[in-house]
Amino acid sequence: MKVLVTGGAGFIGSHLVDRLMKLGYEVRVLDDLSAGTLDNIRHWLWHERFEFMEGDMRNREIVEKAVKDIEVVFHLAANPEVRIGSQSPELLYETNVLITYNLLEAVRKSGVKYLVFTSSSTVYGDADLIPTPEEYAPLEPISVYGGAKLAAEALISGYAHTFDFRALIFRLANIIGERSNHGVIYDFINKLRRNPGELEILGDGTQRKSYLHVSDTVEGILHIFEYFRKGNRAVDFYNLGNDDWITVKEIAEIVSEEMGLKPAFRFTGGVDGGRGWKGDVKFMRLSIEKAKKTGWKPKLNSYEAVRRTVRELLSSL
Ligand SMILES: O=c1ccn([C@@H]2O[C@H](COP(=O)(O)OP(=O)(O)O[C@H]3O[C@H](CO)[C@H](O)[C@H](O)[C@H]3O)[C@@H](O)[C@H]2O)c(=O)[nH]1
Repeated sequence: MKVLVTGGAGFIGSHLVDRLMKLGYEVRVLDDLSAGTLDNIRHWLWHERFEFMEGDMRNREIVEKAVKDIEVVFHLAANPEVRIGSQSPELLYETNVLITYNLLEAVRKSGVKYLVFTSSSTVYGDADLIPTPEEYAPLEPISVYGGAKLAAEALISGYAHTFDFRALIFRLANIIGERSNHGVIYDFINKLRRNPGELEILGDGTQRKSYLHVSDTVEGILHIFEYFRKGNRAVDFYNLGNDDWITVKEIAEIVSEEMGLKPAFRFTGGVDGGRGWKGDVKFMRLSIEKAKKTGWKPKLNSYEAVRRTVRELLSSL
């Protein structure tokens, strides 16, 4: 079976590629190398079952070429940054919504049977029900990023019901681990390397979220995909996260401890009641009961995933 992984040179994508290759699939990766790097997939480049296509999914022709002869598409290509600043709304729209539309147009004209999409917990916005289940409503994202993910989900659902393919949508908590090159742990390590005496923490440090290690994430995606294939739903949604959660201040403590440092913490105070930035969801923990009913469960809790990630990132420096 031939599968396409968009964003397969990226953080989560490359770990998914590792697993798919080990399972014996024929794997094609489409990546523009904007956030991902060839280093993440270098070990597969000359493998006979592996094919790399460098290309920007805003270009329809490239996407059409990429889905040729493909049975399953894992759509992970995305701009992962929630923080507006370096990312303009237009860029977020193009790299999350437009590329998904281009993919769907290519998929409906091809023989693709399954589309697996990595959406995000940010579609729930400031949910007043925690842990938040998949059926939580109304979905009211508070960031442009979350809005773009929700728009992509909606397009996928509409296309899958209209055209002849099935779609599986994952709403991911904060995914961390080796090869991640953005996010709170990565930022803290870099800030401490620049200044071991003081650590700037965005917001008030009480932001509390659920973190899932990338190894548990990839296992969840593939396990639930097999479960979904045996069923008959055209579209289904699964949260992937952890049963526990951890504050940004606790993450700062673990990073400092693992680096053997005792920095002074300087909180910026943040915006809108201690958020790191406008649109930062302050409290996020997803209900993972639906995923667990399929037989999957995380091996590492949020604290263990954070500690493991710090060690992995430090050893790769
Ligand atoms: O230098 C920093 C960086 C982050 N934070 C804080 O740490 C928390 C986590 O921030 P990250 O940047 O690690 O992650 P986000 O919650 O913004 O987003 C991540 O998780 C989301 C899903 O939950 C998305 O899918 C997204 O792509 C992914 O990056 C935030 O509350 C933020 O305010 C800091 O205090 N200092």
